[in-house]
Amino acid sequence: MLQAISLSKQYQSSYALKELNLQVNAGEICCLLGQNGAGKTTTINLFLGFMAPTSGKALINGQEVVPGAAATRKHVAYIPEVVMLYGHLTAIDNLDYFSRLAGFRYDTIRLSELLAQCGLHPDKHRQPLKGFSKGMRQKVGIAIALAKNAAVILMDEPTSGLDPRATDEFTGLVKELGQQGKAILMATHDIFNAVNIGTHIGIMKQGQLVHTMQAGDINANDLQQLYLQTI
Ligand SMILES: Nc1ncnc2c1ncn2[C@@H]1O[C@H](COP(=O)(O)OP(=O)(O)OP(=O)(O)O)[C@@H](O)[C@H]1O
Repeated sequence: MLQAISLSKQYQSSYALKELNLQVNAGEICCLLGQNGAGKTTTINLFLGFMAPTSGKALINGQEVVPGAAATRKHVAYIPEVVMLYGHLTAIDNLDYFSRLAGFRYDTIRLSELLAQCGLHPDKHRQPLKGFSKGMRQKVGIAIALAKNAAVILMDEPTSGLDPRATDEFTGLVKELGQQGKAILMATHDIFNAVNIGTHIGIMKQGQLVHTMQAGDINANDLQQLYLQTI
């Protein structure tokens, strides 16, 4: 579970994030929408412990996130816009390397199973990543999140630049992760995807969360109208 309590981040006189109160429970997928500079990445970075808040708290499974401390990081998997992997290593070797970094060791059969579960064709498992498309890299990124067995998954614009088919495959995987009980927070600019994938949706503006709703309560057209009226 992921919780922000009056979470704020201030730079000089301006707030990147102001008094954020948010909770994402196990099995929930919360999609954060908002213009460039609205505070989405700041929110994610605070949960990752990449920076310290000016005030308030970011909690993961009830534990406060402290930058540099490993206590909460082990419960978190992060899928950025571009998953950073080693291009000269194969998909299996990348997965093995990052799983070991997180303290997990799997045999080759299990690593291959995890990649297949994330939709990566077996022909690709032993190929170096430098020849992979963005969608294929995202699949390896999700496999790493699965291997780490993290309770919380943070994603920052993970579908930007993916074609519709790759986006659809990615969406299916993320929904499955939600059904498995992960708590997922995703920053996105894709309104249609937010309605499709999210259980909850938030709209941010100038560092504040100004609307929250259950995804089932709104369709993509109405959400787009609300978004345009808000920003
Ligand atoms: N190191 C920094 N120093 C000063 N201001 C910063 C710094 N980092 C971020 N900001 C400001 O904080 C605000 C929120 O930025 P953030 O990256 O969280 O927005 P975002 O919603 O993720 O935007 P995008 O959709 O473009 O990724 C912006 O106004 C940004 O300029």
